[in-house]
Amino acid sequence: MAASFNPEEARVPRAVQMPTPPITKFKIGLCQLAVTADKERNIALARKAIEEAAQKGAQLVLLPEIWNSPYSNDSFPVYAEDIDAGSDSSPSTAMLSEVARLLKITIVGGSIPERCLDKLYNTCCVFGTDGKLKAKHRKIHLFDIDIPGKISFMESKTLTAGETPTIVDTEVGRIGIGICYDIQFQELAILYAARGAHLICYPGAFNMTTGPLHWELLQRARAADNQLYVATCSPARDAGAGYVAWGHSTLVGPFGEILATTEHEEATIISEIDYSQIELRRRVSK
Ligand SMILES: NC(=O)CC(=O)C(=O)O
Repeated sequence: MAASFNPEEARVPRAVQMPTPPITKFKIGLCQLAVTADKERNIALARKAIEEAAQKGAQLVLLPEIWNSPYSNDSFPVYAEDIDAGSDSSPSTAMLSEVARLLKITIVGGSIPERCLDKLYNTCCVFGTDGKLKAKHRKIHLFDIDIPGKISFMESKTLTAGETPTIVDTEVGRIGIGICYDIQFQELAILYAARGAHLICYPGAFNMTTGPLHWELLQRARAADNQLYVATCSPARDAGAGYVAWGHSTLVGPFGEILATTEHEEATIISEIDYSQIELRRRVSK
């Protein structure tokens, strides 16, 4: 006999205890940057984009995955910085820290290749309004893909996987961090929601094969499943690069709705986050 299914018994309450955010409404800036082989130029460009976003009212700025270096296994060891060894060893994060402090904004600093002892990681740093490093997330799920005739890329050739989820209390709420392929793993987003995240930020560089299929789908799924905000930020597309990024940085609301997005060129999106929408969505769908 088939087991009977009682949806009431199976129902798991989705609304979890969420801390009261320090701010309800604010603007986020997503800086879709044109990344080149010139690291100094990449840093200068990122700084300019952050400053412009702040000028337009952004209190939180998100950068792309691997914004200071080309996205390639040859480049990761060359562009990698020792983040823990201080500002002289990490010009990219020194810039982020300084600009966060001067502009009094929170920065989720995309990701850069990080060198730590004999290992390399794909790492996102979060800076508070005082310029202090609040959190460091090392990409947990490395991106190894081989679709014959389409795309082959093996991050695990050079990078080591991070081991821990990262959730951080900031001046603009509780934020969970994932990097690109981390978005494919719903359990990470569920964990962040269970720990009271208001927003999950995913710096990411999807590609011309998976981008059109999965980029928007996954962001909307993570947001709608967990009834929270999801923000993504990609490098701008460079058709001549070894790895061609999809672009389309996006902000998704807790109903799975796209609040702001862009095409593939260099651009900064400014959009409003309103955390009262989370409570509203959770109330109506309980
Ligand atoms: N680049 C990534 O980490 C992920 C990606 O492009 C994909 O999942 O597709």
